[in-house]
Amino acid sequence: MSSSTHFSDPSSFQQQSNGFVSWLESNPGVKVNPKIILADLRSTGAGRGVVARTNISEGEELFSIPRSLILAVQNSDLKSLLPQDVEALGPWLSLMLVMLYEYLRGEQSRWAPYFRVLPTNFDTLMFWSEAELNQLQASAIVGKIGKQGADESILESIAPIVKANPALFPPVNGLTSFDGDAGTATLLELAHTMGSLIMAYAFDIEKGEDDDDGEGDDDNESYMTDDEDEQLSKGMVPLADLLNADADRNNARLFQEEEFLVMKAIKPIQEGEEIFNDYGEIPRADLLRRYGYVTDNYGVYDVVELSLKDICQSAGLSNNDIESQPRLQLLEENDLLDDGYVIPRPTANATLETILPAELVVLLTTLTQSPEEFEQRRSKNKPPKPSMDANQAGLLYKTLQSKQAQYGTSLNEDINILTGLLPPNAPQALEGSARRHKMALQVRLGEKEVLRDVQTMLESLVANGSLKRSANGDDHDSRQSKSARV
Ligand SMILES: C[S@@+](CC[C@H](N)C(=O)[O-])C[C@H]1O[C@@H](n2cnc3c(N)ncnc32)[C@H](O)[C@@H]1O
Repeated sequence: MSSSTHFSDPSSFQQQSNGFVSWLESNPGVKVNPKIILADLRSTGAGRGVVARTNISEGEELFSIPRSLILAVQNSDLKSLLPQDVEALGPWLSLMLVMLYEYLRGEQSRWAPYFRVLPTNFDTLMFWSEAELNQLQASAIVGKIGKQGADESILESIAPIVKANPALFPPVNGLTSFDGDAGTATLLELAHTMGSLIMAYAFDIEKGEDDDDGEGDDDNESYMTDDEDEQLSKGMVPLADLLNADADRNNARLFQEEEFLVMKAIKPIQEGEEIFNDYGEIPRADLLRRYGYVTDNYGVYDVVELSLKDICQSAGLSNNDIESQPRLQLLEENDLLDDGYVIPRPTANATLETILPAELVVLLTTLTQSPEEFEQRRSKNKPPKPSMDANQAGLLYKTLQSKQAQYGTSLNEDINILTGLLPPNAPQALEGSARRHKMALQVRLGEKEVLRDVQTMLESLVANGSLKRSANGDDHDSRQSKSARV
């Protein structure tokens, strides 16, 4: 959610919106349907958003942006002003460098009115203090922020270019250069601002081929750790990125055509309704990491992640070092070992078979085999057949309990804290640390609910007697309890 505090000059918010729309419409080729309006949604904590002024039909074009107007490497002069190949930096860093260049050009940049409507402060996890991150307790998301890696990439790839070209990247904040501690700190801060904008606003831009749709929402950990094989270039698409997102009310999509990117209604939209993009089925922890807000309707996508370390510990292994643990080695050699195992929130009809990842069941099976069974498998370099009998269920249950204990507070305690944060007449849009605290609570609560629900499923399986303790780990009578996901 974006509140006033996220924008550099909240007092001229409307003026900046108007300036942006005038600039946008003055660009040749831009078409904006008069049925939509760029709205001020700060009172609901959603910053700017696009709203329907009158009813809109399904399939109707909402706006169309020429590819040449996308803030992207291909459209900036920077690539011809530097000796090096900017694109070779990869999609994240090349766009970051271009955005730094265009931002530092100030009014001279073609995209100056666009920069004025983009936020300068973020609630994405990259910017949380240690105390704020502690509120996420044992959530695996804390290990996926990637701040240190991002700092290193910026210092290694962006800083040398910026420092070597002061005429293209003039220092700001009264600094005489981006050298020295103060200069480096300022550059890092600016680069993180651009990185955060890319993470929450940019689209993956397909090459000018017809017809493919494309929300720019590849889902990767941290920023700058994209799936490098995809290598789609990234771009900031004015107006398209001022749509907010909603898990249930998504009603528009960006279609990437040869010359234009076209936002179309994918459902009939009523007068006064907000127009929403879609971020896909992402857990609230990821929503917070990438976009800096959470809403309850993404709660259905919440997950809990169990680390290999925790599972090994619950199994009584002294460590999870592959070299010294033959059982892990066997899985590693068969490409079946992960650092973490994600369990989704069980839906009403879910079974353990449908929610437990296949690799997790193989790991549980491997760790609970008798030494003889394991030796047999190891001699053939074959992982065991995954099964989910009482031994594996017991190990999983123990791991879930130990994960729950790591959070520090119980589910019920969190429910009470959350209720206390929201006295009946309190404003919904909290600010600053209070807002972050509430979002962290929502995330960890969701994860604890997943833990509780999976434990309940395990308990009821045991209570139903459908889990049998098998001596050989290959109990053909307990078909019901076998994992079918392998
Ligand atoms: C693509 S931008 C959308 C435009 C943004 N509201 C603005 O004012 O610049 C994405 C950012 O908008 C906010 N956002 C998106 N969807 C939201 C929602 N449903 N509720 C509140 N904030 C939302 C988050 O801060 C997110 O990082």
